[in-house]
Amino acid sequence: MVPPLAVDIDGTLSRADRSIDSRVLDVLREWDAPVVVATGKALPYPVALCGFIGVPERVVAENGGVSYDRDRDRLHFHGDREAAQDVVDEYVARGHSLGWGDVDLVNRWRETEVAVSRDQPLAPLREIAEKHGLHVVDTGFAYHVKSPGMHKGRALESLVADLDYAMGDFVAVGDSANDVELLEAVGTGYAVANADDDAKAAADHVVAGAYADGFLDAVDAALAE
Ligand SMILES: O=C(O)COP(=O)(O)O
Ligand SMILES: [Mg+2]
Repeated sequence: MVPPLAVDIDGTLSRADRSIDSRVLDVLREWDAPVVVATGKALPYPVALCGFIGVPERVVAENGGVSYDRDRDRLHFHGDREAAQDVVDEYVARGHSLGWGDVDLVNRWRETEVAVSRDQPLAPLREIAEKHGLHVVDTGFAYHVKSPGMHKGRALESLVADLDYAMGDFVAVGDSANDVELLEAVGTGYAVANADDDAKAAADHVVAGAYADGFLDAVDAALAE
């Protein structure tokens, strides 16, 4: 039986430069069970990716802040942007910047957290977030200011509640700290070879391949189980 699949985007379906490796598109399109795209990106990105791939729009966005299932007509929010905004407002007041330029499309459609460029200093961001009771997760592509209880694992649960599957039926593939709870929550978690130490520790298996090679290794292994 083909297991339902939850998959991260950046670092897992993408190359290091965030471009999607085209080999993954048909694998996802032909996957014979539900696919959930689970990402730190804002909602429009995974929704568009599902549309372009040709799979039902069933996504976790913003590191678990938002979940959406088009077939079930369900949109859930699991986080609070205002709390994260207070943190970055204080960060900017201290003379730092979010690092995305004046036209910030990274945060424009973001509803439950705020992302800061990794070329900005992390230590003061963490310090301010902690003071506000929030967390900063480093995805390897951005720093995300979010509430500690908001993660991809919890958001996947909100989608799975409407499917004829259990969390333990799912296979997940990811590469970074924002995938930890997802990798732990599913039946079998795979980390790609480029994954950070947190994701590798949370996964049941670390595959040999990096980036999309690793995703393809993981789905081969999942189908062989
Ligand atoms: O947007 C990010 O920072 C990371 O995105 P990802 O969860 O798809 O890897
Ligand atoms: Mg990733």
